[in-house]
Amino acid sequence: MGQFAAYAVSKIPFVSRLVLFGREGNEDFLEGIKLDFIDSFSALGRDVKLSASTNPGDIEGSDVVIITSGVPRSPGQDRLDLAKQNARVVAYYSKMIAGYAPDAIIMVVSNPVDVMTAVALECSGFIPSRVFGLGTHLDSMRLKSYIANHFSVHVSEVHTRIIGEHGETMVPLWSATTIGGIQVQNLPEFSSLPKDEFVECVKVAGSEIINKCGATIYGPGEAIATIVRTILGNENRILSVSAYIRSEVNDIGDVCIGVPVRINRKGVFPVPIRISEEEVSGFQRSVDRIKSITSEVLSDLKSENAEIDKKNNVVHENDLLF
Ligand SMILES: NC(=O)C1=CN([C@@H]2O[C@H](COP(=O)(O)OP(=O)(O)OC[C@H]3O[C@@H](n4cnc5c(N)ncnc54)[C@H](O)[C@@H]3O)[C@@H](O)[C@H]2O)C=CC1
Ligand SMILES: O=C([O-])CC(=O)C(=O)O
Repeated sequence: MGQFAAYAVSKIPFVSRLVLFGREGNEDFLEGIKLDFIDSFSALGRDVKLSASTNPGDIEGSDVVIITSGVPRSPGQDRLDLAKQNARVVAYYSKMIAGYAPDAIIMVVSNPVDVMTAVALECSGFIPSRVFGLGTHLDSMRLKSYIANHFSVHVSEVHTRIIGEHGETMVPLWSATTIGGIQVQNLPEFSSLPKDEFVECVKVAGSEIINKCGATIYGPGEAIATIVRTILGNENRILSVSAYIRSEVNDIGDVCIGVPVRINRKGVFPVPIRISEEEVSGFQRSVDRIKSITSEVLSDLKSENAEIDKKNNVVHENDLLF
């Protein structure tokens, strides 16, 4: 998925420099991807300064760094099952980014993305507006396509939003869903819209694709590129990503979770909202679930690092990666 995401990002007109960064041992693989990208740029008439690297120094000066490293889930696994394993990877790279690209904005994709966003925030030491995760943006895009298909309208006529966990407890905001600018509840067809079925389909969309072809690639890749374009183009679009909220959703907060944010070159800024009672109770459930796993993961990371420090008096790359 990281490979396709990089390709989708490389096609954004604002992108003039791109570093394909990977871990040591992958030099040939990265160089091969780079050469293939260059062939395609020639065909497209694109002029992007491209490098393939395993040297952290090469990310210096980056505006945006996207973390896609980590294990994906296997059929039958929940995204949350990956938390402990991927936390170490995301922690390591977040510290690396803070050291080499201290002015960057970090986008986390690795799952479970809400928990990994909190890990990146903690380990980079960046301010919350400069660390976010792909969150429920992809889920919102999935729901949008089901609704557009149901009403036989172009996807651009549908605006909708899912907030909360990128996972089982996600919350659709029907109150924020419009078709051609008309609130969906005001359409006569609303009562027959298979809402629960749609939300169930969004929840299982990732696992269905993984079961059938091994990985989700094009959906997340394009979703990532949309967000990068929004940042670099300073577009101030409002998209649903995983961000740290203090109390922006009905006074609920102190967690990284999918919420509507305004996105521009400075980063992501949660939009304070008030949602219905039913939506609040769903969102609270999502927040409770993410908060409890986040605090477990962060406390494990802290004690592991303290152990490593005690043993070696220094943190080695391999201790954190494997
Ligand atoms: N938030 C979202 O909507 C989505 C999240 N994901 C997540 O992104 C992650 C990557 O997924 P895929 O690209 O499908 O997996 P993949 O297996 O194709 O790629 C994972 C990459 O991470 C690297 N990696 C694995 N362990 C590492 C370690 N210990 N240290 C450094 N690098 C390591 C691998 O070398 C590989 O390049 C997974 O956690 C997956 O669940 C994937 C799709 C969508
Ligand atoms: O389902 C997965 O594991 C990958 C992912 O997050 C998605 O495509 O939504």
